[in-house]
Amino acid sequence: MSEQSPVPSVHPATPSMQALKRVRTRHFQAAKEEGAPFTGLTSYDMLTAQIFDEAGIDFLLVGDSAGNNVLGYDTTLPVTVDELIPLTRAVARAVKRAFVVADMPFGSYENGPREALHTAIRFMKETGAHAVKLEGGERSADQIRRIVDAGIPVMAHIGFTPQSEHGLGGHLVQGRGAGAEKLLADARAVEAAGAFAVVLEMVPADVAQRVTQELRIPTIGVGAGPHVDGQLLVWTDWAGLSTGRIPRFVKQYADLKGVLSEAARAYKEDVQGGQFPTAEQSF
Ligand SMILES: Nc1nc(=O)c2c([nH]1)NC[C@@H]1CN(c3ccc(C(=O)N[C@@H](CCC(=O)O)C(=O)O)cc3)CN21
Ligand SMILES: CC(C)C(=O)C(=O)O
Ligand SMILES: [Mg+2]
Repeated sequence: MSEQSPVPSVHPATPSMQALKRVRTRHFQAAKEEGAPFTGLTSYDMLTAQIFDEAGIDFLLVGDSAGNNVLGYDTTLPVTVDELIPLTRAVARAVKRAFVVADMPFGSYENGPREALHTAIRFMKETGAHAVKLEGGERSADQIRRIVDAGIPVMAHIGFTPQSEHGLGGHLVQGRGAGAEKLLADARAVEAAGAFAVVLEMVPADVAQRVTQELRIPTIGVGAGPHVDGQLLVWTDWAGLSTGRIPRFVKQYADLKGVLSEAARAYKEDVQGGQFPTAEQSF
């Protein structure tokens, strides 16, 4: 970690988020204003959280994508608050610098602002996360406002929202053609409701650019092209560990599936062939 300025000012300038001891909501805003893109990954456990934090990833989302990537469901729909809380706690405990966001699962906020605040308070009280995230633009604005009023930062999520995959008719790009106006209305609604940032998932690059220019708060792209303020990817997609269909917007930075499967085969061969354990691994 780089040295902090010896003379802290009242409104610390953030020439680079990298120099920060701890990332906070105002630093996302500052990064947007400076045109310095920030980076996020999902994380569901202590080991990856520690690795990503030390590598300087700015924020970690404990996504309900844990449903697919940890719990073995086909969608995020069955995921519960009780399932996400221990994972979120593990991630929050592991980080020193990264900002940790708890994803509110399907069925934990749609009933209204009261239910949404109840869920958000559970995550903040029981996990050590720094913010919550929920899906939906105009339809979730009242929920966002209530949570923000309680002093809890909210990351919004519009465009393709996986919890409404069936309502949207599949994993489809959102905001194409006439849909661009709806996307902009959703973006304006979450900003007005007090969200500190908004995730744009599977949105055409030109539409994401327009949203990014119009909004004061930072935009975070997941399959939204380069003209956004920050990027986010599901870590198992990014590291080549996911077993399902990998979306076209993902760039795979490692082949962990290959590495682990080769290691497993080598281990089995060694055991069968008497090459493990040897005297060196014995007492
Ligand atoms: N960020 C993210 N959101 C998801 O919903 C998601 C992931 N990642 N990764 C794991 C799975 C796999 N999912 C997906 C999502 C989209 C496509 C996909 O290929 N979509 C088309 C878009 C078609 C269109 O509307 O034009 C594509 O070409 O990317 C595949 C798998 C859903 N899951
Ligand atoms: C894909 C991101 C935005 C998400 O909501 C998740 O991983 O659950
Ligand atoms: Mg999610």
